[in-house]
Amino acid sequence: MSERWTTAVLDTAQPGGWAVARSSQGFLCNAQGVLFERDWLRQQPIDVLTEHGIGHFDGRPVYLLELRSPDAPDGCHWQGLRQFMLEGDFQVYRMLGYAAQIGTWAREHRFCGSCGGPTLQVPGERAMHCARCELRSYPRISPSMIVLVTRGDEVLLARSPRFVPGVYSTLAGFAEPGESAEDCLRREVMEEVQVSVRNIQYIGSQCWPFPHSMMLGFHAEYAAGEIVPQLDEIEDAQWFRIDALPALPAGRSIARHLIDLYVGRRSGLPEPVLPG
Ligand SMILES: NC(=O)C1=CN([C@@H]2O[C@H](COP(=O)(O)OP(=O)(O)OC[C@H]3O[C@@H](n4cnc5c(N)ncnc54)[C@H](O)[C@@H]3O)[C@@H](O)[C@H]2O)C=CC1
Ligand SMILES: [Mg+2]
Ligand SMILES: [Zn+2]
Repeated sequence: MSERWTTAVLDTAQPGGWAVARSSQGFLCNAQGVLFERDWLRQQPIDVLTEHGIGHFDGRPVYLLELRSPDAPDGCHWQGLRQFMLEGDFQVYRMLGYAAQIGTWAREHRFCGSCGGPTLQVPGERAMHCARCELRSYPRISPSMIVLVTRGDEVLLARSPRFVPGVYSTLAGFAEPGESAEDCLRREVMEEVQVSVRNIQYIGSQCWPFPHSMMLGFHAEYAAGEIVPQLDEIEDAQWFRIDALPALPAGRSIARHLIDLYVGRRSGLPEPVLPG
């Protein structure tokens, strides 16, 4: 099956194609959706900070217009990336997730981090270049570890104060310089709940464009320790039996996949497939 969405570095000097527009309020939408005729959109009263050619949707070029202000043309409104993750066409979400990461990176790399000079797009490559000191800056990706800790028919789930009320999820955290994914996993589990784990098994990965995480997903078995939730970070953490689970994260998240996969395996149900 051919992919509906593929990334590419396109020349913004070329006319035509589709455009998606992003502001601090999310992506511009109208009744037809999120893809606009680019030549039309560029004539609207919108304030473009930067433009990048990002790929092809159904074979047609797509450009990102990263806007300075969230003034929307008549008949248009804004929709946040999370809403696209939660519902609707997954290929559209993939495209917008990529657009969001490129937009965030382009916005944050208009000036060189080394010498402070202005940067320009490198033709044919996803990079910003400083003519003054030759530094190249590439899109930022933050490796993050996520793990379902299990103990027979029980799973360890926790709540951050930032979660929707009632929802419990797997433990997660950003990798630090100098650690492997497994080191990070052991450190995060120890920091967040003071439990040690064994038999770490890699399950799969997922791009998580909020704003630029690459989630590395694992299962791990409980080894030792009583749950002690980390102050401020973890509001509550508990062992839940797989037949008495709380409200869980969104269906398309790797957190949910790790839980559904374990429950499926323990219960002899068909194994779910990680959306990706
Ligand atoms: N797709 C999924 O199913 C899930 C994704 N996530 C994502 O995993 C990532 C990590 O999870 P958290 O528990 O929030 O991380 P965490 O446990 O490391 O704590 C977050 C803290 O890390 C620091 N931080 C922020 N950005 C960082 C970076 N790029 N590198 C190093 N430290 C940074 C900040 O102090 C922040 O308050 C987040 O992006 C989160 O959205 C988390 C759970 C589920
Ligand atoms: Mg965490
Ligand atoms: Zn420079």
